Amino acid sequence: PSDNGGGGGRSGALAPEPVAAEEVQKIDVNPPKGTRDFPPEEMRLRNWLFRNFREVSGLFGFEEVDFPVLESEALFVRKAGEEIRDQLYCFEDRGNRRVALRPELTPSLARLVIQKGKSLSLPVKWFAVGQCWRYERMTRGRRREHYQWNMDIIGVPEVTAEAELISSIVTFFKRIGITASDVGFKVSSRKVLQEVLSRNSIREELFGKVCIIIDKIEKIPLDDIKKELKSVGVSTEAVEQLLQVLSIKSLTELEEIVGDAGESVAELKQLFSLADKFGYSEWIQFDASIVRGLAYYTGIVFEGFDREGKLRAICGGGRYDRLLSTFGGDDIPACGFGFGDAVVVELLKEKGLLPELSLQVDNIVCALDHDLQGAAATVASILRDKGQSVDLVLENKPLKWVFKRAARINADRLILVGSSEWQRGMVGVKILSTGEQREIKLDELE
Ligand SMILES: Nc1ccc(Br)nc1
Repeated sequence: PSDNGGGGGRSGALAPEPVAAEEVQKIDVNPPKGTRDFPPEEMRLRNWLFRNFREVSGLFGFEEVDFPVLESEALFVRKAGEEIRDQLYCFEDRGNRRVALRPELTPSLARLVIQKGKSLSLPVKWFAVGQCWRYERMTRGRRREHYQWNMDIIGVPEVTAEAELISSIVTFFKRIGITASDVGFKVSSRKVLQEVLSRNSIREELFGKVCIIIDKIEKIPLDDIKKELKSVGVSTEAVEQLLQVLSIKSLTELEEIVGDAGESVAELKQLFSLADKFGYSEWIQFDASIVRGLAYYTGIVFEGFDREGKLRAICGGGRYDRLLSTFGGDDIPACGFGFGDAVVVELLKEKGLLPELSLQVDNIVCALDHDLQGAAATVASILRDKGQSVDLVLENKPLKWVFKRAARINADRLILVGSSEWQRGMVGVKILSTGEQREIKLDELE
């Protein structure tokens, strides 16, 4: 048939009907704003990072859990003025339900613990690695998703739980080559603030709000902090006392100011003593200004920081003894941390510690002519059944192309399936690192 005039460019053969122009809808091949693709190289780094998250969690006897990325909005509706609330990625679904892409994992974990109720034997030690979301005006050009590693201990009121969690993060850092000279943990307790508020007879329910305002102390002018504190009902006197305790530089000084009446000093002392026993004293320091930006923390709080001060907090966590009861669950003590997948990669880049990760296969298998493609498939299956990875050449390609691909995928061996060898039940094997080449019987291939 003659060229069907469809402009298909392939005259002679029966050219397929050209796609009508209106059917082609050129899409944006980039991911949505604030989100990332993970092409192979980035995915290898992510898998390496997550493998270390999981292996450390396993070293500490934690079990992995997961939850839907989509949760009821109610799980995150806290009225303490948190940024995480202001940036909630929430919407109404087709069933008119208010839902949200989770901004953090802790509320989901608390929900599952309550759901499981009495069937759980405490303490519960769970970890999760999950994608978390925020909806932020892109004016700041920041990401809208990241992956968080969380470890949580539910049912242990003792500071041993916080000490164990910090130990797990130190273990993780050491595994990826980060040392105490690169990173430290600032540790404090919200009970210090709580003691100041109760001494000034400020209502308990203001506690979360006050902490969220104070958490902004490095980000907005001090006068605005004072104004916001007063606007929620904190007296001038109490504001001054709060700001004073935030500037305390040591546990000794803290004890002098708050006395050992409150349990905050005792708990912090115990944490530092346990840190010594765990062997990570050089990693942690008391810093009264650490508050963290989540309303539900009630006690010890901590955050990992880079000692060069170039990066945002690497991770953070603390005790949240009231969260489960605010969800209608029993009054069960809990503590945990979140560790994002982005800042730690910036840190590794800074320190020249990014791991060399490349695709690697044991074998590339190639038929030397088209009618041996089936034989090549048989060889590939034999090797794969023995646990050997195989890149099977799926088309008739010149050897030059095969060698180029073998180098690109870092194949250890090239298995050539040729007609004469195949007749004799043999295949050609070339060790690509040495160039050594020999024939091997099919049933001796391993
Ligand atoms: N909470 C949250 C979620 C997503 C990103 Br990116 N950062 C923080």
